[in-house]
Amino acid sequence: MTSGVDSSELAQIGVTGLAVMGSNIARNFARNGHTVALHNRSIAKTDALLAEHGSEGKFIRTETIEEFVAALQKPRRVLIMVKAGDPTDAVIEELAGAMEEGDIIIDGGNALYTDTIRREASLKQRGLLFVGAGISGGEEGALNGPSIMPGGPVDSYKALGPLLESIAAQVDGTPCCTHIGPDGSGHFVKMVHNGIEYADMQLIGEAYNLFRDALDYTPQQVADVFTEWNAGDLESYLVEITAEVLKQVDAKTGQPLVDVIVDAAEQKGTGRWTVKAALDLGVPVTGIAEAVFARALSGSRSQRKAAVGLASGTLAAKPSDAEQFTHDISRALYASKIVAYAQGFDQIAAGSAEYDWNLHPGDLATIWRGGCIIRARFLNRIKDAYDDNADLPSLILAPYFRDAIEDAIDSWRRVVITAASLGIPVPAFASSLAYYDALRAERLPAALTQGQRDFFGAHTYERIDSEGKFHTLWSGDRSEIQA
Ligand SMILES: NC(=O)C1=CN([C@@H]2O[C@H](COP(=O)(O)OP(=O)(O)OC[C@H]3O[C@@H](n4cnc5c(N)ncnc54)[C@H](OP(=O)(O)O)[C@@H]3O)[C@@H](O)[C@H]2O)C=CC1
Ligand SMILES: O=C(CO)[C@H](O)[C@H](O)COP(=O)(O)O
Repeated sequence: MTSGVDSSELAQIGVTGLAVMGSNIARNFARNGHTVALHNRSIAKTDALLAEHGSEGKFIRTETIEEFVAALQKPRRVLIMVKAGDPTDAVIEELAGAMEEGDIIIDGGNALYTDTIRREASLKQRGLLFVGAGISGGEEGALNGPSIMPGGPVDSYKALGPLLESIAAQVDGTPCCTHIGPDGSGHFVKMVHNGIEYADMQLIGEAYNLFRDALDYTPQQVADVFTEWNAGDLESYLVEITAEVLKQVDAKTGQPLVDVIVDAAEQKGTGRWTVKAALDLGVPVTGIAEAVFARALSGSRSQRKAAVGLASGTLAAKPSDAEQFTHDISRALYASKIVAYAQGFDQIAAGSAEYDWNLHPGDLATIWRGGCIIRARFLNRIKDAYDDNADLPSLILAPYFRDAIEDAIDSWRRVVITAASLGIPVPAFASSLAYYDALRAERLPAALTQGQRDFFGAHTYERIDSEGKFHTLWSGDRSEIQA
């Protein structure tokens, strides 16, 4: 036991895994009046937390899993915040061996939702409740109020909801935490959240690239633009921190920090999972996919080095009206962002249908308004759109977003055209515009694709004027038969 510990009191919650996320969430629980049992594989992290923050609330220090479990009120509630994958399975196994029927294990890490489905089913057989909870907000959110996306059995939420809601971010008096749905739904939703996060970051990166290469702005100038944008309809956590990153000066060289960071983006995997799941569900999440591939391309460092100097073709002159182009970029960013969210919500609807989760998109927009990395002013608009029509065929069709894109469309096209004519890569801006144009097209070239498939594989096609499937006898007399 360490300072701040009341040994006579059992803990309402235990947190195991006290790295960046777990330690800050444990402090958040303690600051909100809950007694927290602490556990980490290596004791050094537990002791560091207690040494630095032990006075912030009531903590119980434990070393072994048995001690940890014994320090908890019943039904026991344990939040796991360790690395996703095998480490999470190992910790669950150890905990399950020490816990009793009716106890609750919450996995707050970025788990793959299919792993969560498997874990929930297996723990249910052992009488334990398992909750896969997506948690977003990074270090700051974990400490001051994250957005929490708990899935799992409804009964578990009865025992957990008040506890989780007490540490979540609050927007207009509403906690950014709600029961998402059964088994893997919480982690599925968090995965798509991260996919949208990837798309948003890529779009912001493309905007920065345009300022740098088309307008020759310094990082400080771009930071000033982002600061201004953050006071308008683009207001969001990612726009806000972009200005902070761009303003930062490197102490070692005196240069802007962004200019000395290696331009190879890493990824832990949630964006890739989003795209893989979208492929399986048949949902076009083109903005998210471009973002994942853009990170992969940036990381192909030897290939990129070898390709420097390849022909660019004749490049156009740079934009002469910086103010107009800045406005155009802001509208392209806004419109592309609407596409990214629309695609993410489509994926959530498809996942919900596939797994029978009965997810409510308006609830998700509500709990993403605060605490999380993708929090943004326009999530209020998304919430309103789903409040007005819970069965929107696409977010893009909600009146507010339809009008916003109509207002942005010319700027959006100018940005993509200018980027292409200057040889500046804008994969997410361009593919979002292409998605929008494809969605609104009366006819797509898919008719030709169907004809080709029928030609080489007798795969059949449907006709616009008759029911049923048809096949043309391509290698015969080319008459049509009903398949
Ligand atoms: N960092 C972030 O911004 C966010 C992270 N997440 C997710 O939250 C979880 C925690 O993230 P973060 O705080 O960054 O920490 P890390 O993902 O870096 O994980 C470190 C923690 O995992 C523990 N650990 C690793 N392997 C094992 C094992 N085999 N058995 C037991 N414990 C193990 C470590 O213990 P030890 O100290 O002994 O090594 C340490 O406590 C992850 O799933 C992450 O994806 C979610 C949202 C945001
Ligand atoms: O979940 C998160 C935020 O919501 C984590 O920060 C996540 O690790 C970010 O993903 P990546 O490392 O792939 O950029």
